[in-house]
Amino acid sequence: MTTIGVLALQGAVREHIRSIEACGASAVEVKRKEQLDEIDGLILPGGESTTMRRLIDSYGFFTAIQDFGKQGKPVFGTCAGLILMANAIDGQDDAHLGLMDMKVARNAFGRQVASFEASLKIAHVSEDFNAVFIRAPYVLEVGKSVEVLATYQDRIVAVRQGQYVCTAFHPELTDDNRFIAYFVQMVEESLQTLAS
Ligand SMILES: NC(=O)CC[C@H](N)C(=O)O
Repeated sequence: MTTIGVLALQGAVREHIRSIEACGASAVEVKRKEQLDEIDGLILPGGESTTMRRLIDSYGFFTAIQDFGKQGKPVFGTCAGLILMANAIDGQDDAHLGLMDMKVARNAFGRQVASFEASLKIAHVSEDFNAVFIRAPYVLEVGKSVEVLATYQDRIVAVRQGQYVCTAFHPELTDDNRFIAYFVQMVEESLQTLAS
């Protein structure tokens, strides 16, 4: 069975576990870097990117996650996870994991509008996805090899680059599992490619 791990250092972990299981895959909370060897895809959940980065460093996950991706294994970042995956962050000298060729802005919808929901058209996924945004970032710029999957008010809120995908919103917080199903499918396809 396809096994998907959720980085369980901080943030919205349980909701992802529930969504993965609802899509028929097996889900594990990843707390030690050795567990990366036992999973086929990884989700970096929402939470607080600076806190999560500190924990990634102290538990030795930094290069382990980068190596996981370099093997061609899919990684999905939601919200804070999107910030962790970018190779540039607006107003900061350093990025975090730098897996994707994009520049992101944190808390970019303004602090007054802390959270909101919107119906989104998402390429390959849905014409009417009910997306939940919480102190969300968005993507300011993308490189040539990055596909924009969704925008909201002309701002980029979902992108894919090969085995990497991320959303500024939280697809795990509703019963609409279509985005998680899209990631599960990416993982299944990568297993076929890696096996051939
Ligand atoms: N819901 C979220 O994950 C918010 C992300 C948070 N604003 C950050 O910068 O990490």
